[in-house]
Amino acid sequence: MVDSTSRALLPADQARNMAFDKILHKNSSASQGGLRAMINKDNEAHKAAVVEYFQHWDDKKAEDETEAVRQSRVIDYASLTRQYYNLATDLYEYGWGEAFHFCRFAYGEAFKSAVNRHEHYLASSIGIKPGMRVLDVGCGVGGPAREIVKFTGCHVTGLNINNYQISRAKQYAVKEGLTHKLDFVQGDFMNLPFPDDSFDAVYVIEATVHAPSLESAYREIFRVLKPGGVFGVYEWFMTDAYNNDDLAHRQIRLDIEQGDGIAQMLKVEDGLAAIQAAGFTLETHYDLAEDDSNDTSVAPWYWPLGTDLRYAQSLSDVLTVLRMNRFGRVVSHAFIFILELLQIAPAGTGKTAESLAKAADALVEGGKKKLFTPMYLMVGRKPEF
Ligand SMILES: CC(C)=CCC[C@@H](C)[C@H]1CC[C@H]2C3=C(CC[C@]12C)[C@@]1(C)CC[C@H](O)C[C@@H]1CC3
Repeated sequence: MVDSTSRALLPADQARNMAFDKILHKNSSASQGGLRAMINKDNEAHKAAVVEYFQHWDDKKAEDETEAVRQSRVIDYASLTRQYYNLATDLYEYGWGEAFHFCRFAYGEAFKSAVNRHEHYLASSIGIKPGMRVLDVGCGVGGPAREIVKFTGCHVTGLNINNYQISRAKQYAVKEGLTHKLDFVQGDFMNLPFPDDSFDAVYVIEATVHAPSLESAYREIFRVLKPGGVFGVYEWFMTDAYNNDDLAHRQIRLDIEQGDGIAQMLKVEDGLAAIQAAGFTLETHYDLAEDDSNDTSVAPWYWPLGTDLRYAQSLSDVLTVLRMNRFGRVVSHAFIFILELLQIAPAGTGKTAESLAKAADALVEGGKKKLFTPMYLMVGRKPEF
């Protein structure tokens, strides 16, 4: 269910979007790695995606922000999210890997291990067991779903609004011989294409922040979950320390929203109200970012995007993080602008990279000031009766 003002995807939209996405991405969903995929696009379709996405943001500053501007993004959440991932997916894969989420870092822990541990933590928090049927809402290119299947022995269905991410997720599943344990379905989480009571467990990793109404998104999850089933989510929120009347705070929120395809980011209290209003019995909730935030021997969640290389654990970590952090971004984004100038990368790739970089700075700033968290854990159960 979507509130009546939001423009949800209708079957006719789905067919039109599918046709557009096929033209835009050509055969790049089969390309190895983000960089190769990035240079294999249709230029005109890419330009159209850039216009459609950035119309919501160009020239919008924190001081001019009105409720009407925010509402227009909420109404258009489906197109905004789909086009954002049409533009950002290859950059994500190039810079971050196949699991599109943040994580905590334990002392001495390498990037990849920390990413996987974050996924395992959610899987065990919601009690996923071998043979269970589990739904991953907003599955990206399926990195977490593949890991959770290997970790628990369950079956995961991944759902995503973006056709391109679904194609890539399907190809990775084939490559890793996991097709008997994984399904990937294109769809809108505001209108889940599954019957009531279909899944033993549902998880969301940093995805429902794109929803026009968190309560309605959680209600859909409640509907498809079996009675007694458990739902776990790592949610993006502004914290209690965030003050919307403070322009500097507001600019941080706006930069995160623009660079991460988010129509409106909410506060923790809104999320807690939403999950309970959707019908869940809230079993646990806390901010994982707060857990280690006073331990200076442990790297903060945002470190790979910042300037601090001392947390890298190996040469491989240094090379990985150099694609993400502030220094690496300057070099790789200059390279991307050159590729665009030479018409190797499609028009608007540089603009997208710039917008991601702006968001990365705001995420670091928001993390340092504790105004924002990308890992507020909520676990809720659907009552038996
Ligand atoms: C958007 C949501 C809800 C979740 C995605 C979280 C993260 C995986 C992304 C948030 C900011 C992204 C950036 C990159 C990768 C993916 C994120 C960390 C880059 C490092 C990709 C390579 C570019 O050159 C710079 C990007 C900065 C932001």
